[in-house]
Amino acid sequence: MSPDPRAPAPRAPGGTTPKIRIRGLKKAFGSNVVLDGVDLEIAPGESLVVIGGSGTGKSVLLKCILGLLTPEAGSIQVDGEETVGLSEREMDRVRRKFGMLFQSAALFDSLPVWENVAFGLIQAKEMKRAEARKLADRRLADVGLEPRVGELYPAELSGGMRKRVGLARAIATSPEIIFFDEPTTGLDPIMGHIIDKLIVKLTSKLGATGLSITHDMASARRISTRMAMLYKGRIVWNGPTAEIDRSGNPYVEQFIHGTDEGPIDIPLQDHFA
Ligand SMILES: Nc1ncnc2c1ncn2[C@@H]1O[C@H](COP(=O)(O)OP(=O)(O)OP(=O)(O)O)[C@@H](O)[C@H]1O
Repeated sequence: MSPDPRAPAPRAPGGTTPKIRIRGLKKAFGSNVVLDGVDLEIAPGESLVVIGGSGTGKSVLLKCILGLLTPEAGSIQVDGEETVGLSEREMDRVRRKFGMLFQSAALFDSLPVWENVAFGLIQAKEMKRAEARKLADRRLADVGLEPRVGELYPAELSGGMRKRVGLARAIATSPEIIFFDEPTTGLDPIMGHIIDKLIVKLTSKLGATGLSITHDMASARRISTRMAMLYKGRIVWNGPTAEIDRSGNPYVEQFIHGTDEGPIDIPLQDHFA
């Protein structure tokens, strides 16, 4: 008999419940089957990066975990609690455990930087504005920005500063789990490196669990303790970052070397030979 995907999370050898546990996750849009039975587990304090080519479903996976998309089948547990099928209100409670750095930093252009950082504190935690301002300034300092930057508007910031502000906002509520969506996209290699270092430092300072999606391998190596590769709707390899170069998995090898020769199907329109 196959195991019930909705069964309570098994205890890992150390006795800890996985922070996130995904079993048999399926998501399709019409005939486009994007996730076709994803199994994945993230232990507390771990930093997992999901790698995979464009359009393999990394963002869809993240959106399913955040409860922004409803899967057709499968289970997603957060701290052992099943979240598939929760009401919007119950899901809001679970979402309070999450912080998120979006690809575009997704700042509110009409709000000054400090209010962007303090948004979750004022809205979700109902913190008084003066107190939230002080905390926002501390978070800005954490990401290397002076308090005066708090008075600026997002349009006045460079791409690197926007990412820092996005990171300050992602950690403002001291979340237990932080999602990083393509954290280095659009940054020069040096700024990308700086953001990666901040991600590692701040996630560890909070004792948070990290889940990132990226196709930037240099960044993935820097920020992860473990990597999982998504291909054709499934996790085809999952292991410690230190072992990625000797995975012995042909999909991983092709992906990390960035060659067009190997088992990975490349959509026809991407070939212009
Ligand atoms: N809301 C949606 N409606 C219909 N199709 C969608 C929707 N969201 C995603 N898709 C499809 O799901 C597939 C996976 O998309 P997704 O954005 O998750 O890929 P990705 O791995 O994050 O890619 P990239 O690295 O390029 O951002 C694509 O074929 C996309 O067209």
